[in-house]
Amino acid sequence: MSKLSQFRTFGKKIVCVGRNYREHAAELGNPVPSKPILFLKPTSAYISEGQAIKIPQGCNDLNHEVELGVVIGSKAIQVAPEEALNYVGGYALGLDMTARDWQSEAKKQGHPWSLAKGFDTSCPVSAFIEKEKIPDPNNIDLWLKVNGETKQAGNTKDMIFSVEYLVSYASQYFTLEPGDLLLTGTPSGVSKLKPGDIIQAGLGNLISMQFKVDK
Ligand SMILES: O=C([O-])CC(=O)C(=O)O
Ligand SMILES: [Mg+2]
Repeated sequence: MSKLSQFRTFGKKIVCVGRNYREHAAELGNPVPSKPILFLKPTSAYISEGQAIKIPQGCNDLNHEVELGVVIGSKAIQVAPEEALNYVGGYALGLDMTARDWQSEAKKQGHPWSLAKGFDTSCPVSAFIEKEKIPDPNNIDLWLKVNGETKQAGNTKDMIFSVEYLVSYASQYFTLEPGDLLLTGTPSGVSKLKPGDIIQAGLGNLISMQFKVDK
């Protein structure tokens, strides 16, 4: 079994971090958080290259969010930040696809983001990236283009909370298990997609991936 299919088969949850980059918090008019904002996606949201991102029925503002994904390598329960990288098995590039109109409505009503963030196809991921290929996960470029035009170009050094801090923080509340994916938040530049759009995204010069947006 390849490492990638392992992470699909065994990954029991997708833990996501919201507003981990100042400029993205600002572009949506949100305050900078003083502690990580966590939410979950179901694993039914996963797709890989060759599958299309589907705009969910009734969504009028589907956005892309490119994010560094951390793949958990061993069971982590209440680990300290200094130890946290020992529990990381590798990385992946992920897209936190977001129904922004549904999320705005949920925010107004004080409702959860589950539908806005967890619909089918809302978690496109790259192949698994070996841990050794990213010696410093807190300093790597990530970018996203729509139809060839750059929309997001960031670096994980601008994250408010580091990978170590996030793994440690999440592990205080959720037992992190091998194959779980932690999406670390998106830099600025999110934008609205339409059917037929082609998304390309990459992590440093390690990996790139492409997804089509469909109705
Ligand atoms: O929807 C949002 O803006 C929160 C989020 O996922 C992010 O910052 O990556
Ligand atoms: Mg996100």
